[in-house]
Amino acid sequence: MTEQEKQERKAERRPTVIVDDLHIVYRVYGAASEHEKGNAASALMRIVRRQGRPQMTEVHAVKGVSFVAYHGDAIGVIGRNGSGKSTLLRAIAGLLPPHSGAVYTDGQPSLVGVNAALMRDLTGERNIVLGCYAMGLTQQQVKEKYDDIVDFSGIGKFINLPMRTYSSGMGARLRFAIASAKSHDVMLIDEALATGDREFKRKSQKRIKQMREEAGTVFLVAHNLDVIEETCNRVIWLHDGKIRMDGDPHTVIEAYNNA
Ligand SMILES: Nc1ncnc2c1ncn2[C@@H]1O[C@H](COP(=O)(O)OP(=O)(O)OP(=O)(O)O)[C@@H](O)[C@H]1O
Repeated sequence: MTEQEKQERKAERRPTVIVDDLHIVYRVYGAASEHEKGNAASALMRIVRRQGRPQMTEVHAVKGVSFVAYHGDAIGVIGRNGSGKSTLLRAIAGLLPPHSGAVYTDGQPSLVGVNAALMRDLTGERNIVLGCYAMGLTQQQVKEKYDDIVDFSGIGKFINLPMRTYSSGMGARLRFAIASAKSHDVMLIDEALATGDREFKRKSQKRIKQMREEAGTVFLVAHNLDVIEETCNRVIWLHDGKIRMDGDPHTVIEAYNNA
């Protein structure tokens, strides 16, 4: 291997995301935990002391997760409902503060979720323009990308109607089309492909591949394991907020299916 190849290989394996013993705890106000509710005696004591019912409970959603992601990785995150997948993605995107531990990212992470904020009362067209500006594209770049985004979203003439008239699948397609118009250092996709039809899935898988080739890192949460196996080169299986397995898609998905 020449020195140049060695350098290139090293650059390829440049870490983009380091998650170090990450814990995420949600605080839910207005709900007492089972432990705090206590028994009749403690309820009586609260009355005597004129204290109200305890008002806060904690949900420990991510419990000590650690891994390193590299340039060019497409990582599928799988696990049962409530295992912490969306929480982990939101923490990597910087939207949730760690309770303890840390997330380090090289570049700006972008989260594309089914709940991404587009304006329901604006047309698809206005949302494309605003969404592109929000990602930092210039007016000229928006002009250049516009037709491509409309075409990719497959929304057709609905592009001139307000987004509240769109089905959930159409909304998800538009979000993905806008978000993927720009190459991202770290792109986090939360079930964005789940509502698309087969044709859209095929197109978006191709786009994810392209993004990997542009040396970004893609995280994909999906319940459809076929999509994960076809799109990703690595899979992290979360169980009850912890990593149960981290490895090549075929092996991890097989173990998950047999669990
Ligand atoms: N905003 C919140 N406030 C309190 N608890 C939350 C909140 N969001 C998620 N949780 C809890 O955190 C845990 C992990 O939830 P999360 O949504 O990350 O799981 P998930 O694996 O993405 O689930 P799903 O496959 O159903 O989307 C669950 O116990 C959930 O109840």
